Amino acid sequence: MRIVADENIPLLDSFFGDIGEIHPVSGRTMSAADVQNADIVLVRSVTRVNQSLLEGSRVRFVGTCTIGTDHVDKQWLASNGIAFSAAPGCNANSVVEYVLSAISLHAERRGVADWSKLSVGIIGAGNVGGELAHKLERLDFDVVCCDPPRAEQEGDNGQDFVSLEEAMACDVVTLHTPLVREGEYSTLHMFGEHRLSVLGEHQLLINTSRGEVIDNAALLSRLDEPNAPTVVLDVWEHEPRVHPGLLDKVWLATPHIAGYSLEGKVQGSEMVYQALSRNMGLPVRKKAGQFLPEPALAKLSFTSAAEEMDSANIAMRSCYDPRRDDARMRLAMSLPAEERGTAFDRLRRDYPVRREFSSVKIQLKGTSKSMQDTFRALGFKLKL
Ligand SMILES: NC(=O)c1ccc[n+]([C@@H]2O[C@H](COP(=O)([O-])OP(=O)(O)OC[C@H]3O[C@@H](n4cnc5c(N)ncnc54)[C@H](O)[C@@H]3O)[C@@H](O)[C@H]2O)c1
Ligand SMILES: O=C(O)[C@H](O)[C@H](O)COP(=O)(O)O
Repeated sequence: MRIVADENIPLLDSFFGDIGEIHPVSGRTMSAADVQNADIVLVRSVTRVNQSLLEGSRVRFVGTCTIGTDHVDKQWLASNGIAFSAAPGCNANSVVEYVLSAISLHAERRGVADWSKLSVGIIGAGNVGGELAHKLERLDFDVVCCDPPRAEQEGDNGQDFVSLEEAMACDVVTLHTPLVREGEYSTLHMFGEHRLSVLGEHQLLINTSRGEVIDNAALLSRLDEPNAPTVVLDVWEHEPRVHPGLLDKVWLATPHIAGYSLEGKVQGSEMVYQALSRNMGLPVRKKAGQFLPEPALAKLSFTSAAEEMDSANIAMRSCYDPRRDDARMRLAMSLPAEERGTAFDRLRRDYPVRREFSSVKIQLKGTSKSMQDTFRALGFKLKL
């Protein structure tokens, strides 16, 4: 069995080594010649998987170790009898932690003492948006979700969804839709000139979905106007190229790493390993947990003198501080224009190990019940 795989898929040998002979290649440049004699192709989001890549090959299974599938022509795969699997939800919690960290930094920067006073509008309430809503509600935020496909499917039996306009009136507007290029629920340039003009100075717009959900040229113009919103971008139209000038105008800029916790990446490999094993009638023996190393930061301790929000901020930022990714991104993007695309990919390839909040035990001595609830809601493990 010949497996051609993006070299950036973590634990390729550990998960797939028993199934076939692995040929790692660059995901960004994976070509028809690379996969010509492959039986299995494993990718992440940077490889376009379509007729031009696969026609004439003997590939029978394609797996993407990612949540997003907009890089895959699923219809063509299905009509050519090629099995396909993605990794839904694999890095959802990582994205949620990115968004929570960004909101906490924004609150601090704006002098909002209690971050839960900020209302949050979630656009797209699937694995990421749904988990974000759940955590924010536990943290006492006012949260609304806009998800027309779910609203239509679930009708009166589902949760309460709001209109896009209502979600866009919140203090924080955060995008969690897939990139859908056509149809009733298309999200391509969902945030164009008109919708961007509605967002005001006091608002925070976060995009961790796909770059193309926001018209980047329209965003650049909007950010040149007075009363522009504050913007956090993890994803960019035309990655790995970043719109010149846009980087300077957004508050936090990161190189598509919101889902890059170690747990998220390893779970992506695990889910595709499980799907491939089932597809081939093989037993599923390996688990992501067995490959996760001890975290560098295992424990934090707070006493009764600790303030609730300060402690939560310290804990969150000890695990993950998006400002570090922002600083690395700005440094890399200060290279000459022709080197920036490679630099963007290098930041992602060499991404430092980032562990999720659940990898840290929080010891609380003599602290309030409300403080314990906050840490639990954020996903930390408590040691009382
Ligand atoms: N930046 C990152 O590192 C990163 C990581 C993971 C996922 N993502 C992106 O985030 C997207 C969402 O992830 P997910 O796991 O929540 O996916 P999901 O499929 O579980 O949920 C997406 C939700 O969006 C809704 N939706 C679709 N069209 C919509 C529209 N026009 N308006 C509002 N809602 C709409 C769907 O009904 C669904 O409930 C992925 O498709 C991927 O592109 C990015
Ligand atoms: O869709 C996803 O899962 C994420 O966008 C994922 O983190 C993308 O990472 P990549 O495949 O580009 O390494």
